[in-house]
Amino acid sequence: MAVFTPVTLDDLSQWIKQFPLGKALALKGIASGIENSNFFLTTERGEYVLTIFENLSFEQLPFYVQLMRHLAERGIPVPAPVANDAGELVVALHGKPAAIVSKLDGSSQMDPQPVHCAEVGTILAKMHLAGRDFPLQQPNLRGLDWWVETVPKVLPFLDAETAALLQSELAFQREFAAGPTYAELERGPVHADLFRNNVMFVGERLSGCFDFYFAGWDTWLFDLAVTVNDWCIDLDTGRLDEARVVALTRAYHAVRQFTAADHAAWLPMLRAAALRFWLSRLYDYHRPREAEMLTPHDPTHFERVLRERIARGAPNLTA
Ligand SMILES: Nc1ncnc2c1ncn2[C@@H]1O[C@H](COP(=O)(O)OP(=O)(O)O)[C@@H](O)[C@H]1O
Ligand SMILES: N[C@@H](CCOP(=O)(O)O)C(=O)O
Repeated sequence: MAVFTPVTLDDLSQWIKQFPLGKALALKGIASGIENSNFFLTTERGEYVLTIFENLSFEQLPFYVQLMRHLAERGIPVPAPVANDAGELVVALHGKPAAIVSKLDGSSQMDPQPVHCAEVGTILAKMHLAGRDFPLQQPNLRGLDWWVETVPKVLPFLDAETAALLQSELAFQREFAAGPTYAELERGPVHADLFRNNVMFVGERLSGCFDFYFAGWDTWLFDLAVTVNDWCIDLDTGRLDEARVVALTRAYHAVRQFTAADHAAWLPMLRAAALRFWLSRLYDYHRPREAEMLTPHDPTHFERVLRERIARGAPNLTA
């Protein structure tokens, strides 16, 4: 992540006392990511990640941190939030909400092979099932309502042909979301941003997934589509790689079987997932926020992905 809110070790010397972590020994801003301010934090008790939330409010945050705790308690390898002496998981730092979570082992696999995709498919399905009894509800804040609100804000920056594509895809998604197939899809708390850079591997074994701050209540299939659109494509063309799609979706299906509605909605959801990230990248690109170390993501990548899905479709869910 970029650093929007700078923090020094000095700033932490008093603040850290409310956590059972001893003294803060080292703090290092993390350059990757685009949403929050993140730091690797070394304390007398070990290695952690400190996040200052730039957009999410104190009211919205319990959903994310409680979801991480819920999943961790059910054996899903996700960062565990650390509570302060009052039992709070989110506390103010420089006037903004902040949390400390455990640091995961491993590193990102940015050149995934079918074996890695299978690991991701398995963990995603397990996460969906483990979320079934999660008691809190919060919508996906980057879902259809946000698309409807945001498309007009980016249209002035686009040429006529690109603007027409954005508008027609939004119209297609609104119609699909109002129909019977979409209504039948199973739903629950989903990660909604399980990209390569949000999963850790030690060798070929998945050691954890993180960055739950786009999570929300949505269809499980949308979450799968977001994941496939990143893990199973050629990054230059946006084209799906069948071997990786099959590995990921088969592994998912082995844990949570696809329904008839899933099969029918697969291509529309791949398109929805492409639209979601095209739009957020357009918005971030044309309306950037002030930040140190911020590298905006390229919106044209997901425009290509969307054009690919429309033109070429996708392999069936379980080939
Ligand atoms: N719990 C964690 N354990 C290990 N590394 C982490 C953890 N959380 C974040 N990171 C590191 O910080 C980077 C940025 O975090 P991320 O959550 O993607 O930022 P953002 O909130 O901006 O999306 C990640 O790419 C990863 O290297
Ligand atoms: N994955 C999204 C945006 C969020 O970035 P992250 O670094 O927080 O995962 C994208 O690629 O646009």
